[in-house]
Amino acid sequence: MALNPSLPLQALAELLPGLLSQAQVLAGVFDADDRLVWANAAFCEALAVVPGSHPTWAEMMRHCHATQRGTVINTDDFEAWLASAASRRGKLPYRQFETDLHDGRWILMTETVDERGWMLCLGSDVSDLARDHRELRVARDQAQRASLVDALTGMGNRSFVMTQLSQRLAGRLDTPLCVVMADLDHFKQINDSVGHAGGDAVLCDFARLLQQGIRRVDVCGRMGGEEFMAVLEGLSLSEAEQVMQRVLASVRASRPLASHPELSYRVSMGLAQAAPGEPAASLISRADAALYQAKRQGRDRCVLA
Ligand SMILES: Nc1nc2c(ncn2[C@@H]2O[C@H](COP(=O)(O)OP(=O)(O)OP(=O)(O)O)[C@@H](O)[C@H]2O)c(=O)[nH]1
Repeated sequence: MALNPSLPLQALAELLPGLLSQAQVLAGVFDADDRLVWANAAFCEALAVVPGSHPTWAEMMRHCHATQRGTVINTDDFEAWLASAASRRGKLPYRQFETDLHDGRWILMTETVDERGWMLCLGSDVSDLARDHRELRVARDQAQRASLVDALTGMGNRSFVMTQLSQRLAGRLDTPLCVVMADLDHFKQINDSVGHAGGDAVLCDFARLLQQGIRRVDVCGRMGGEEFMAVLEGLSLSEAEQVMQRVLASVRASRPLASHPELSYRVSMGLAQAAPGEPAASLISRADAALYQAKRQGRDRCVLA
């Protein structure tokens, strides 16, 4: 049969689902809300997904953990594992890692994410390949992951969020990009009144609310102490401000400690939009200056640079 070098895109689009359905390779597509919109039989079988169903990635992982099928999840605190993994999932345009399944297979999984947050997952069975160095490779993947995670909150750490910011500043064309610096108010007093462990729980509460308040394509992380940073791409300054006002409202409503049901806390924020060609350091320093203004103006607010 002669090769048709100029197969029209539409013909290719008609061919691909059939080919992918039969493929031994695991293939699945997640939308920007991390819901599985399409998967082939190999993917459904390996990850214990009912064919034709559309669970979110979190629901898939919950199912794997509860039924001990599909992906092996080694943790004694599943909810913390899920929150931590979700906060870093889909933030890189491409990544690959090896993962094991309850049936004993090893899968080399790749994730390709487009600028809207849609993700293509392709996985190959590598059970019989390069067994010798698998432990080493898995340990390397774990160490790489740990170096980007804040141990207390499970969200990304300074290094993670700074790398994300630099990559996004370098890669963007005309898309607006905003940086938020957030700092808990009078946090020393919270530590003094409920103890260090109580203070830790408040930090985790804010990490969760910040994470919940932003979209999957955005990133946030803990810079250290009681300071956090978020990077919002594709939103104007006023849209980013609205997002943060909602986060501040959720903070005001939160009562993070069951042992101190009356305890609430507040957060101050500084928000800056990147000027064309502006380096990360200058952008952060403008957001920091706005945060300082927020503190001076009475805290519990978001000030625009
Ligand atoms: N529980 C807990 N406390 C921390 C952690 N890291 C830093 N802190 C405490 O956070 C407090 C920060 O205090 P300050 O920098 O004085 O700021 P603040 O009391 O929040 O006051 P403003 O920022 O001006 O509103 C210090 O008491 C630190 O010990 C942590 O991981 N856990």
